[in-house]
Amino acid sequence: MTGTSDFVESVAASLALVRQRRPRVHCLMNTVVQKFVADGLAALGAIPSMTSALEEVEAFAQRADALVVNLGTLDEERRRAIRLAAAVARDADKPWIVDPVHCDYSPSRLVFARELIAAGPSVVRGNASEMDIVGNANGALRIKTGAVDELTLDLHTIRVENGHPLMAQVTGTGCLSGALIAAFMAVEPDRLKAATGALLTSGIAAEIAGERSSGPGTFEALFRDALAALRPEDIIVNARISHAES
Ligand SMILES: Nc1ncnc2c1ncn2[C@@H]1O[C@H](COP(=O)(O)OP(=O)(O)O)[C@@H](O)[C@H]1O
Ligand SMILES: Cc1ncsc1CCOP(=O)(O)O
Ligand SMILES: [Mg+2]
Repeated sequence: MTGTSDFVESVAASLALVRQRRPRVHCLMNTVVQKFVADGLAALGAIPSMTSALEEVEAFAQRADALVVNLGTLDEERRRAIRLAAAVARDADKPWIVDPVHCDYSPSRLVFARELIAAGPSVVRGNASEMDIVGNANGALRIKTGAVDELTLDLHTIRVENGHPLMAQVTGTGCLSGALIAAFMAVEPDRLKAATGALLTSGIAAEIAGERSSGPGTFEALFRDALAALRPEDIIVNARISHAES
């Protein structure tokens, strides 16, 4: 990796690429946050699709530029849809991300998360409890989000400090971060750079929204506005990241 400021500049350029190329992101998303995630992707400039219908999911995954697999509100039919879409992404070498939502609550969900990770996703993203239990990332970029996001790939660890505490009071900010990472991976082949770009975009937009809002309700709307308005130069000026090599 080159110096941090060169890295941030190139990450900021990936935001411009998302806006220009408008990647299609197929989301196998829990039923609680589907609208929040679709709206967040649209605000960024990406094009979301959301179906989990067994007869359609392969065609949608085939036509998408990236896939996000989120394990919330999991049932047998959703598992089958996820297996079908993940196989398409893997066979077509498309970027895909696994978000092992609440795998720390349910042994069977944990087994399924590990099955998917064994299939070789580009990224695994979860909160601290999920990432601490899920185990080996099988070569995927490991992302543990929280007050500080920690991204680990091979010997590199990047910490993204941007964000706002109100994010933890809006259901779906973690789910949306996975979808934004997928959108950035669709335009930036270096997944560490892509994921850093997505988390900086979301964290800086949240800081702007947090300053203007009076609580979680107004924050949610202002966060979407800030995502839509964020410019690459806002990333360059406001990024707070560090890099360590072990
Ligand atoms: N206290 C906090 N301060 C700043 N950002 C936060 C805080 N808590 C969570 N975030 C951000 O909110 C998003 C969701 O993170 P997290 O709460 O870890 O995921 P989940 O919603 O899956 O539990 C991430 O983008 C993370 O950076
Ligand atoms: C993302 C999210 N956050 C709070 S509930 C929810 C949906 C998760 O579904 P499940 O309760 O099946 O884990
Ligand atoms: Mg949370």
